[in-house]
Amino acid sequence: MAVVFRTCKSLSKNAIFTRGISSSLRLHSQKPPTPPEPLVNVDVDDKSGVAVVTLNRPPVNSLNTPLLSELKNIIKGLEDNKSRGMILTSSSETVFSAGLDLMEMYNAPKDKLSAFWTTLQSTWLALYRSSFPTVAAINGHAPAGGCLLSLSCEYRVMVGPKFSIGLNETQLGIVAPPWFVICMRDVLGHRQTEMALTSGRMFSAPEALKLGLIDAMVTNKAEAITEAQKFIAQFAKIPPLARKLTKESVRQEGIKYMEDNMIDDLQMFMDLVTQEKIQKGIGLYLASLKKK
Ligand SMILES: CC/C=C\C/C=C\C/C=C\CC/C=C/CC(=O)SCCNC(=O)CCNC(=O)[C@H](O)C(C)(C)COP(=O)(O)OP(=O)(O)OC[C@H]1O[C@@H](n2cnc3c(N)ncnc32)[C@H](O)[C@@H]1OP(=O)(O)O
Repeated sequence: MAVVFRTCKSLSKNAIFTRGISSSLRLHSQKPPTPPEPLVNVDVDDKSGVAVVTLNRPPVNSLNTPLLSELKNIIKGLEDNKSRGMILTSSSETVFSAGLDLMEMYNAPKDKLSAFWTTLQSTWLALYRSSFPTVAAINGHAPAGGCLLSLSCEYRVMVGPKFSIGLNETQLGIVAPPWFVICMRDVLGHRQTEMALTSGRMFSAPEALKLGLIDAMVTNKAEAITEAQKFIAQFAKIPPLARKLTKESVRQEGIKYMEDNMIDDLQMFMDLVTQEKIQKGIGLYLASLKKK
């Protein structure tokens, strides 16, 4: 595996000022600080051209603006490099992604809230309409936004049986936006989507497999990656342009919805999430998570 590009910026300072006993400022040279870990890692297999993209924001890969931005840049980089496929997974052993970072939506200034949502919209669109085959190797829990990322891929392999997946927004008192609904309907059909979304139900991996929310269940991450590679290998002989145009055609409802409604969708989000009642609910939910 070769690392093609990293999205972290290395720190350039290699010296710090410290205050001594006499309070004078002195310069001490020291080793360059270790650059921060990237929020998303990408490794491309030289032979197959398939990228493993790993969410890396401990403890639960909650999706904040910087992580979403990095993910979007990586997807764009893969597009530019005519990638043969992408496997999305997590560096955590128990959580694929806890969904949207609730801290981004709690008591946030309007400009930050708006930047967060527009970054989510554009990252989702980049993933959903990507020209290359995409597989989610779901190696942990995948609630809400974690489920959305999985549904936006073409194939889902999940480690089971103990992890769960679903769009649980209604349980939090929030509403899954129409493009979340389209993603689930693409996979489950109208009836099952209505049942799952109105109840905000989370499904265990075996339940998800039975329902068709995931395509395969395996027992560990390595197996998930192998299954994902097998899925992508099927397309080796399919002309990429025909594949890309077909995918766009099949997914045109979601693509068109986002292209035509970005501003209205942002407005709906802002109107809903800034309501006092919703803010109170998010606050209580966050407190309950921290109390666990
Ligand atoms: C018609 C209407 C039209 C349009 C509507 C328009 C707009 C709609 C408006 C809004 C829609 C917004 C959509 C939101 C989708 C989302 O993704 S919301 C996020 C939902 N996520 C969850 O419910 C998951 C919550 N987390 C968990 O269940 C567990 O953490 C999990 C099972 C993932 C892992 O469990 P465990 O390993 O035990 O970890 P902890 O629970 O102990 O968590 C560790 C720390 O992480 C913090 N944390 C967890 N999840 C989040 C999160 N999503 N955001 C921020 N922080 C999170 C947790 O508090 C712990 O923090 P601590 O270490 O204690 O400080």
